[in-house]
Amino acid sequence: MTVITPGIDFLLRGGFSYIFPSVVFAIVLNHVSYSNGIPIPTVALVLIGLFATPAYAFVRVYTSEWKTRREARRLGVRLIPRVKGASVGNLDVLRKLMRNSENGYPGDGSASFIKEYGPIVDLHILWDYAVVTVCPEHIKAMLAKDFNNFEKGARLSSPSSVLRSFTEIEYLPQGQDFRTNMNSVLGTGVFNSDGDMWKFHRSMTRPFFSRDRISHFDLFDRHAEIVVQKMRERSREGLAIDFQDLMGRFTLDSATEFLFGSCVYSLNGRLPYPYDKQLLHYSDSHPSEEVAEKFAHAFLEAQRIISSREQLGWVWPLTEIWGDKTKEHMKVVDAFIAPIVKDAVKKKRLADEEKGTIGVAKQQNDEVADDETLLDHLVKFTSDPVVLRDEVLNIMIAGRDTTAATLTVILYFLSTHPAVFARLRNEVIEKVGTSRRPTFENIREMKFLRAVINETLRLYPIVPFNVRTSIQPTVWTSPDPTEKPLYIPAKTKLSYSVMLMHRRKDLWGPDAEEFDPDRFLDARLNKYLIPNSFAFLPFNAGPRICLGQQFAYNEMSFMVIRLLQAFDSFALDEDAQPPHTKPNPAWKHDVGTRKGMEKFFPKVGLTLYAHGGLWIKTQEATE
Ligand code: HEM
Repeated sequence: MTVITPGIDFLLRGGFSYIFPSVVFAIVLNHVSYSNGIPIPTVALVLIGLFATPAYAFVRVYTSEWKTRREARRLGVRLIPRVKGASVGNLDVLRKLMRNSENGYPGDGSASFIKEYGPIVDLHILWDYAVVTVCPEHIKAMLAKDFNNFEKGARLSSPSSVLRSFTEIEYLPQGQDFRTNMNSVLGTGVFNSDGDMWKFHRSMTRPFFSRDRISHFDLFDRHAEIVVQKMRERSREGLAIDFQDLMGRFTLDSATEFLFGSCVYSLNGRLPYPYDKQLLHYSDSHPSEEVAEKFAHAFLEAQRIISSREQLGWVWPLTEIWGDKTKEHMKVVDAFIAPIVKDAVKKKRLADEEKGTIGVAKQQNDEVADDETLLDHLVKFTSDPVVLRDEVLNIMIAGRDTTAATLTVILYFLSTHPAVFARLRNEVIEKVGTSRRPTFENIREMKFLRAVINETLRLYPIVPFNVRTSIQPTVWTSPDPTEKPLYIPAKTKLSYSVMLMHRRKDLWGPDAEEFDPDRFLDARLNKYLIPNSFAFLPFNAGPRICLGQQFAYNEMSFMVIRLLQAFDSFALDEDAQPPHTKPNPAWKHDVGTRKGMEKFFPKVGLTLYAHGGLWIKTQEATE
């Protein structure tokens, strides 16, 4: 059993990375001085040792910068425009970004530099590249055209090349990357791997998502019915409901059922009340579902912790000096999943025995029966319990919050745009009626519904910021065709924001900040999106495009249809919102921007969410 916590590991490695070059330098100097008969005083040796590491780092940064400039000159290209901050190492830029991520409107930090320097900018924090781009052509290069030259995992969150040089060369706190932040929860799966490991996971999982399945509609229907019932109950009490919390439960129950066939029934727990009423959580759920309830709670907590690790960046281990905060929660998660995985493996073995295929090498089997869960599908490829557990958890993380948050923002827009609500409700009633269960064909035919979902994903793509790291040096086209192309050095961290790109007026028109689903239906579609499809990327693109895209459209469409059949109005209840989670009143001064219009506080953890929830009041339909 290991007793090294993430924090102690970080300190040991960090300390070692600082001390190692100093000690080596001091020993060599001491040896040389003695062999030449010129002894160096101990104080001088200590001082030299102390400054050896920063001096070494400085030389490394300086030479690497010099090489980069020389290479760019040789290729006849230029460096990415670099922010000139007011303080050393651009610490003021870092402070601005951190302040904004704590309390600001998402993206404002980078947006201010993009406005000043152009759609690709190097924030250059602590002498290290910190590139942000909002150019479709650059995002296309990373995700599709030059896919093999960019990876996800080597996400160096250390903002400093001083530290980075040691992380790579002295193989020290190498772990402060995306994978490490996630590892204690996700292990290794499709969402959290690169290279051959990613290919293995992707090819094993993809067939499961390759077609629409009736069984998924059965389960959406069961859970959607409980959602509607809970909303009716709350409406009859005359109180608001936190729609975000409700959708988190809806997607958790649906996901656990279709992933491993064992629903956690989080919708059966008691729902939170507005902030000035008593807040109750999960307390009076089905006693028979106790293990499942604990799982749901532990899983949400573990997710919350890895999301705060992402927010804290490379220093997160310092908040876990005394222990890995996810450990206890993951014990509960594993206690729930392990027997389910064991059962699935056993079921498969018995079936193989019956068919006489036991011991026959596992083969790629792309056939997926209609009622198969993801786990049933995966055991055809492997019986390794760790691979199986990691993969289902990866899909759960990738698929649950994203869909719940998008549904939340859809409802926000429907609550604040009555004309859109009325038109969408007409479409629902016309195509499906007031009570019938929607079919795949209905959903395919409902063009306005698809436009509402896409417009929501345009303004609030649930993964608003993402990152890749270059493997080899490369050259990107300049956003300004009159200027030279741009040089991208190897191992450069490249952030991209689809959210900021989705709001660019030159790509979407002068009304880019307005919520207007018609832009996906009228002449603007041909003018803006069709000629430039990489300008809209809520699900990413290329070989790593979201595996659950179709599933998500189906699940969200189904839920929205059921809601619009049951209710004929939604309204935000601003009084129910915890006061500290209301949008900052100063935002209103940004007239004509999304930020200035917003009546909820969007925040970004692993994915985007409504700070403090989305509290709405509903009115039951009378038809
Ligand atoms: C509105 C809903 C959703 C949105 C906006 C969304 C968005 C995304 C995005 C942007 C990525 C790329 C992440 C990256 O490479 O850095 C992604 C990947 C992924 N998504 Fe989704 N997603 C949604 C729903 C789902 C659902 C419902 C599932 C499964 C049930 C799912 C499964 C996955 C998986 C497995 C990946 C990893 C693919 C890979 O790396 O090869 N997603 N999603």
